[in-house]
Amino acid sequence: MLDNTIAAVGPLDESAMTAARQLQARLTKPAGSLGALEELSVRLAGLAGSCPPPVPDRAAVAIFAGDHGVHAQRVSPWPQEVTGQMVGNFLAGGAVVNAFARQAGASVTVIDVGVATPLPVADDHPDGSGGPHGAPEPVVPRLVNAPVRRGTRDMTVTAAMTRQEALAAVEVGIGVAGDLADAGAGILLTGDMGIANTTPAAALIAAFTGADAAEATGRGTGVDDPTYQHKIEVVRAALRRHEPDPADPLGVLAAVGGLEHAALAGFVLGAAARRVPVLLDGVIAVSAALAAAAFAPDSVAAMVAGHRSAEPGATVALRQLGLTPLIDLGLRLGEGTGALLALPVVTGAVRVLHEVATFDSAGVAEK
Ligand SMILES: Cc1cc2ncn([C@H]3O[C@H](COP(=O)(O)O)[C@@H](O)[C@H]3O)c2cc1C
Ligand SMILES: O=C(O)c1cccnc1
Repeated sequence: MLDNTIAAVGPLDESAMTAARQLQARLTKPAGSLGALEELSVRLAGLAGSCPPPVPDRAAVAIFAGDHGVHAQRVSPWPQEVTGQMVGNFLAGGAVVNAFARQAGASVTVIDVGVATPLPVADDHPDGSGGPHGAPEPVVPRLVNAPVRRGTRDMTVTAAMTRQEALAAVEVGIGVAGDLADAGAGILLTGDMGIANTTPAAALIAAFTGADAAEATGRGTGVDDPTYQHKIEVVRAALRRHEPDPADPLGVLAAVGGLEHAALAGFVLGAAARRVPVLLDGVIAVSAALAAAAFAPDSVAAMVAGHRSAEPGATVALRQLGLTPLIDLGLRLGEGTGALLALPVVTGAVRVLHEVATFDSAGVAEK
């Protein structure tokens, strides 16, 4: 499945991109006045192979949840049970990601790829008639049970996963992207939940970019100075132990990744293979995107960076991917929140190609 998906990832369609550039030049606005949105619209035309490309409607956020053996090294101030408890919160519609998904009209799918504790999924799961405060729920949050193992192993002691486990997690992500695309999603958004998951994200970013552990590591949920220094040493120790080879992305994911990182890498590849744009959230998403790019360099063409996470590693990863984030609000939450906030920017970029009049059609004089 992974090999077939990688083989299906192809380059942008140059003729659709040329058509989009020519159309942009005829629209009733000064050339270039929509800044980054213009090049984004051209790229999405190239991805779809048509001009204009379809408006990216029926947005779907997929929140991959997993736990981390490296949590035992005290790299996060939060107890591991919070991962499963937040999955319960996502399904009840009470998390920040749910509020933003309702605002954006996006569906929410939560995928358990390896939560360590039993999920507190309520019997009175909402029926779609309303969110927690009477807000409309466009689609009831859905749970997909696909645990590969109940949390990774501690990467400072041994590989976080076997190659088989990492591959299984990647294939869960590919499958979710395919299912959402089959259900009509015009754009896929990445989400994550996993206490301690900024530590493997930092290790992945260091492994794929060659950045020093200190550059790739951030404070995550907000660790204090001594814990931050310790977290950098934990990332450094894991890299020293495994010496992951960036040319072997499955090996890197297995050694120092997480189940949700591996699944997100597959999700990005699955979107790219289906030529559906994938809107990346924060540091966990971009660390997984580096793995996707290592598997299939052309997959970067399908990626849109939703925002610049406050985590320093996100900027290191975005630079390597050659992606400029759409918004920069100092967010450091994850869940898919930054991607959801950026969604109207992406939709707007495409809507322009569908709806804006040309100088000819509107009878507006040119300069
Ligand atoms: C209540 C709560 C909700 C969250 N939603 C996302 N995260 C984010 O924080 C975690 C990563 O940070 P670290 O590596 O420092 O543990 C991940 O679960 C991520 O999704 C949350 C964290 C907490 C505590
Ligand atoms: O950028 C993110 O996605 C992020 C940052 C801090 C904690 N959790 C997630």
